[in-house]
Amino acid sequence: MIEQIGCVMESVDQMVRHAVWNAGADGIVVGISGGVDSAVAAGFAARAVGPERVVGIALPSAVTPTADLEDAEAVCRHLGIEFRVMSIEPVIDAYRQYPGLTESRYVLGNLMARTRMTLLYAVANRENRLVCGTSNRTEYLVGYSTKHGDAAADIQPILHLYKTEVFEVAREMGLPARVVEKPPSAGLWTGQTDEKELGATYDEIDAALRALAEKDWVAENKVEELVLKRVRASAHKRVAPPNLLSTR
Ligand SMILES: Nc1ncnc2c1ncn2[C@@H]1O[C@H](COP(=O)(O)OP(=O)(O)OC[C@H]2O[C@@H]([n+]3cccc(C(=O)O)c3)[C@H](O)[C@@H]2O)[C@@H](O)[C@H]1O
Ligand SMILES: Nc1ncnc2c1ncn2[C@@H]1O[C@H](COP(=O)(O)OP(=O)(O)OP(=O)(O)O)[C@@H](O)[C@H]1O
Ligand SMILES: [Mg+2]
Repeated sequence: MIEQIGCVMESVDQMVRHAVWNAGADGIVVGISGGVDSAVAAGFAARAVGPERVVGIALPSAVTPTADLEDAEAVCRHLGIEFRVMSIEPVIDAYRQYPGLTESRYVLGNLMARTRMTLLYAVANRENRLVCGTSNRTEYLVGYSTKHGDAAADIQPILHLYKTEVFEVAREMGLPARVVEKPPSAGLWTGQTDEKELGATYDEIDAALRALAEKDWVAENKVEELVLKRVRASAHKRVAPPNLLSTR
């Protein structure tokens, strides 16, 4: 796996460097949650353009555990990138002024993801940076992300990696043990975990995605059925919005 990962890193480096150079950007900004995806994505970004050109921003909400904030700082320290904190609470508070808008944790959670996106883009605008995405292949395929929220970015250094591979790369990078070992969570409400919400473990989901890709997306067991349902339902997140221009 080491050689294989080394090989992937080479091409990720080139892709990231090319994107930054092509955009005439001075650097990269990435939301650092204290989770493994943002840690690995930031690691690739730092490796590609140098840690001094990358800034990691923690964007805590009222439900963000203190431990996650500490882990976010530890990730930035480990990678040698600048660490900043920008609370999203003042913005979320403003949304609370709209009657009923923030009552559902589902709606509120997606608002949080989109609020983080707008702040990262504001920093990118101000400092001539590109926004680094943190989506992996698994969440991209099953649509486990907020459309125009955490899914929105200028570069996607880990989009080719299944979640189980992200963990392997995280260990290769020597990222803090707490970051690699914690259960993946979108952190949009207290107690949320990816595997609970998705209804299967990442080991099961990745095995199902690999199997489905090999047999032309025909499901043969319960997990494959569940995964295929999510892949189908989220197709709109992976294509341009329905329009007449692309059909003419
Ligand atoms: N067929 C279709 N064609 C075109 N557009 C369609 C559509 N169906 C829905 N839409 C649009 O998409 C919207 C629904 O998509 P979206 O707003 O994304 O919402 P949705 O996919 O329903 O929810 C997002 C999911 O991702 C999870 N998440 C979010 C953020 C971060 C993470 C993480 O892992 O960190 C996970 C979150 O917990 C939740 O399960 C609809 O309101 C509608 O506007
Ligand atoms: N509190 C936060 N501060 C900064 N960025 C955040 C925060 N919460 C979410 N994000 C951004 O949204 C992205 C999507 O969250 P997601 O949970 O999928 O990734 P992760 O937290 O890096 O890893 P994991 O999936 O293992 O929890 C994060 O990678 C990060 O860029
Ligand atoms: Mg997370």
